[in-house]
Amino acid sequence: MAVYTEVADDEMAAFVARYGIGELLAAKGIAEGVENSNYLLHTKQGVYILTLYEKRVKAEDLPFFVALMQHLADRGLNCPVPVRDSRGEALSRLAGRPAAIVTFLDGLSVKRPSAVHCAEVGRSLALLHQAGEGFGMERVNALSVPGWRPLAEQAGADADKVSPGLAKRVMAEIERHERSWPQGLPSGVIHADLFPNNVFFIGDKLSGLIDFYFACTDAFAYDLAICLNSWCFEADASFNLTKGQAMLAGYESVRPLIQAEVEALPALCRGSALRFLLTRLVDWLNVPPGALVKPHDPLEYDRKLAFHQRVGDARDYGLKR
Ligand SMILES: Nc1ncnc2c1ncn2[C@@H]1O[C@H](COP(=O)(O)OP(=O)(O)OP(=O)(O)O)[C@@H](O)[C@H]1O
Ligand SMILES: N[C@@H](CCO)C(=O)O
Repeated sequence: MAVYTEVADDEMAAFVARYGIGELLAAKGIAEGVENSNYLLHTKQGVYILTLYEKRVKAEDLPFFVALMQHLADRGLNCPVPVRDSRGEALSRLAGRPAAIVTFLDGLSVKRPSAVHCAEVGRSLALLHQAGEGFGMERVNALSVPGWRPLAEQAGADADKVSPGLAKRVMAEIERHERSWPQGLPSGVIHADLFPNNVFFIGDKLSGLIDFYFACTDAFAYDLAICLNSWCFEADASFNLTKGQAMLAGYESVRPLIQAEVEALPALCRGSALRFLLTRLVDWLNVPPGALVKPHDPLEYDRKLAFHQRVGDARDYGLKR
């Protein structure tokens, strides 16, 4: 359960009272998630989410995330909207952490996505990329190529305790991407973590997107690569071509890829598998004592990486050209 920071009841009630959302009736820690502490708030007026931002979120990035959610919501994307307190501020502090309250979205995330879900995600990802146009702020992707070597160094030789030879494998991948990472692709606001747990559905229809705390300015096709990794593999690490086709077709129904993006897709998929392997590896080796959190398996992404290493071109992901 991802609650790193506990909040005393009276402190929580006093905090919520500042937002004009009605008296607090109940606050429950949310089991899902690994990054931040999340509470479900029931007030006399409705249901909200309170997030306390933990280690990986830098306080100076919070104005970007808050303004982005507002920008996307204003353009019709169904994402959480930050709630402002009586002074008009969306960002505050609680129990020693930066904190914000956002609106609650209806819907359920899917554990085993189908091709229909993948098509919906592809389409919504392209809509997100379009809705981000005109957003006035920028944020460098701290978890792109320059961020990978420091993560590998943080894991160090302990990586081999997770899987023999992993430290060397990871370093070879990093060196490859440092030499030849695709440049100059169409860029803008990307979500950068649109995994199944961050997408809600009502029936087969996508109903909302959450968790914008890795959002940044980067190549749109990199965001698509992250989704191909997180939605289109089966539990045995085989890539499901039908799901890949559905996701790519869904994306291109809104925003067709240019040739440079098609050519870059294998490298972007390979790099994004490495990015999640690295962050998971560091988290796996550094679970905070007493934290109620189950870290994600880094080796899931080692297996996905092995698939990308064998890929020829974007047709291997289901692109029909
Ligand atoms: N706006 C929202 N509406 C409804 N539920 C939400 C909302 N925000 C968060 N949740 C719930 O809280 C859970 C954790 O949220 P979130 O994914 O943002 O946490 P996190 O720690 O950043 O997780 P992650 O591991 O995906 O980075 C979600 O899976 C969802 O159940
Ligand atoms: N989506 C990430 C966790 C959030 O950073 C993962 O599954 O590794």
